[in-house]
Amino acid sequence: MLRHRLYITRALCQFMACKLSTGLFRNILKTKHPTGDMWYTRSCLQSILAVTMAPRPFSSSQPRDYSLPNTSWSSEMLRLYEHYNIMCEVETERGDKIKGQWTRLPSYNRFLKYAPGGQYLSKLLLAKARLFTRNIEEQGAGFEYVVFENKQEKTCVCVFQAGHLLEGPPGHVHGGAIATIIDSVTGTHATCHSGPAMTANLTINYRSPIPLGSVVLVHSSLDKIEGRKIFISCQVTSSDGSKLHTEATALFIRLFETTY
Ligand SMILES: CCCCCCCC(=O)SCCNC(=O)CCNC(=O)[C@H](O)C(C)(C)COP(=O)(O)OP(=O)(O)OC[C@H]1O[C@@H](n2cnc3c(N)ncnc32)[C@H](O)[C@@H]1OP(=O)(O)O
Repeated sequence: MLRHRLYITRALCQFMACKLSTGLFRNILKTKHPTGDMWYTRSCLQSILAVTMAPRPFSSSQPRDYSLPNTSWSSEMLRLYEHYNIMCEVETERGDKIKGQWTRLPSYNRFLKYAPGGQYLSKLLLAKARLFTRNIEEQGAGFEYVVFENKQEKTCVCVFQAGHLLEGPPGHVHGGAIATIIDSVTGTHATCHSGPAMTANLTINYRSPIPLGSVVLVHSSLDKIEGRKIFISCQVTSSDGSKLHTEATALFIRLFETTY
């Protein structure tokens, strides 16, 4: 009990130091936890979500970044990774390296653990919880992917290699796995652009099946923002762009008034 109190105090101190948003501390309402008799205030829940999902610097511990190449990546996956990664940094005439138009987004199996204050909160909140797309231990068996963001063009592109555990129709990727990667990429895009947001609507048209083990591109474009609503469209294409596999539109609702 004492240790838990210590975790909460340390986490809250770190969180306060992060100075996320003044709006977070408004709206103190009590919400009952659905699975037990633990009580949170709504502002506390919002704070936890903000810490979890906000795109900000990580703690000094070295988490495994799942968006970096591993031995399961095919040559096509590596080629596309390099294609976008090289555009994350450009060389000036003087030979200095500066940031390019694209940014590679790191990816962890539990975001909460590596956010400020999160290492303590993660011991209290469903400690075994892991991000759905990053919870298969065997490299190459599930979702292998990396997301790059182009802030200027308001787009993201994900290079995605579907492993053998994602089978739906024989030899092809399960529709739910395709929906998952679309939700993850567009959700990451919405969150990077506007701060913590949740999927309110996802509409998908499956145009042609994706062969298992193949590498595809998931393109996400921010169409418009209306108040807290973020509208995103998405296409999944073959790696050379010649074949359309899936089209989707997504609506995300920003959780806070403050933008990042
Ligand atoms: C790092 C990895 C990233 C992974 C990203 C993964 C993202 C996810 O999968 S999230 C999980 C799935 N989503 C959920 O569980 C969300 C469940 N729904 C909710 O919690 C709530 O309905 C939520 C937060 C979306 C919206 O609730 P709330 O904040 O009360 O907003 P609310 O006031 O109802 O609506 C705000 C506006 O959005 C509109 N809206 C809300 N939902 C919808 C909808 N489904 N369709 C159309 N419009 C909608 C409302 O009409 C309203 O519009 P206006 O401002 O014009 O009147």
